[in-house]
Amino acid sequence: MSVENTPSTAAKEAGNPAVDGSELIRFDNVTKRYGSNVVLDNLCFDVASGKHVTLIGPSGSGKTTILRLLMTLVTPDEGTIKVAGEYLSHEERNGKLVRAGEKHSREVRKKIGMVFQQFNLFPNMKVLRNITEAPVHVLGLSKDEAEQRARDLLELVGLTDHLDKYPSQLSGGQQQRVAIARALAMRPQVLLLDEVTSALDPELVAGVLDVLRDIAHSTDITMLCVTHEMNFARDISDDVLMFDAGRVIESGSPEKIFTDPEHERTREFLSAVL
Ligand SMILES: Nc1ncnc2c1ncn2[C@@H]1O[C@H](COP(=O)(O)OP(=O)(O)OP(=O)(O)O)[C@@H](O)[C@H]1O
Repeated sequence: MSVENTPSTAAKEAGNPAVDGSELIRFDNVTKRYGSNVVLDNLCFDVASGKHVTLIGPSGSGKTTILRLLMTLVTPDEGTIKVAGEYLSHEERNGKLVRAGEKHSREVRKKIGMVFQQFNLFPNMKVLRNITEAPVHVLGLSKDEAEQRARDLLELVGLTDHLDKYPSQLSGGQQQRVAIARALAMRPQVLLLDEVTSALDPELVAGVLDVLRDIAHSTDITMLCVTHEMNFARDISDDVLMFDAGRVIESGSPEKIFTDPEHERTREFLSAVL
């Protein structure tokens, strides 16, 4: 399925481009402010199911805020977000759209997995248990089922020999690969990646990116990725969204964005990071 860059109606109205298709994620006129700082400005975009979309742009342009909104770590001041057709921070009650209760948000959030810059593993649990904990306690899988799933994922991320270790006994790259397995163990429809190699020593970056490339190319999971690794973005992305000051100023295929950007701000940004 190809990504079309025809803006959705809402996106046209807001002046923001969109990724169109059978949408799994939809931002409709989302505004997020911290005090007087408008971090996301009437943002509209869609991500089609199965697509890999990378968010690029200068520091402070709002990329991480988008992922945090999807994890319901923060809520929009205006606008709505839908995941797989369901409102995230809102719910419909008696035909009206109201702020969602925690139960509703938690259910929708089960469709989403996130890998953070700082791994965030449970330090007091061995690798296997780090991965089985949520499937057992949140999804209700039996211990055996969860362990089988964890073993399969540890093979995928190349850590079969390390399942009995504590996070502190692993390198940063290995810890991040455990974090990737842990996110996938919940079988999310969407995987959010927030600068997942930024905290790693340079020699450990390639191993983590190779695992993610493999996942991108061998599964049908939808990915939304914030990264400063432009070669990685070029390899895995169906579509790249260039952010500036809380708006998508340009979107398109990686070939288009990286070799023939239209916007002056995109050219400036890429010349600084490439
Ligand atoms: N909790 C918060 N309180 C106040 N301001 C915040 C908070 N979180 C983020 N911001 C501000 O929101 C803006 C966007 O931040 P965000 O982290 O989304 O940017 P980013 O594009 O991901 O940047 P970077 O590439 O540096 O991670 C920044 O100006 C930031 O200072």
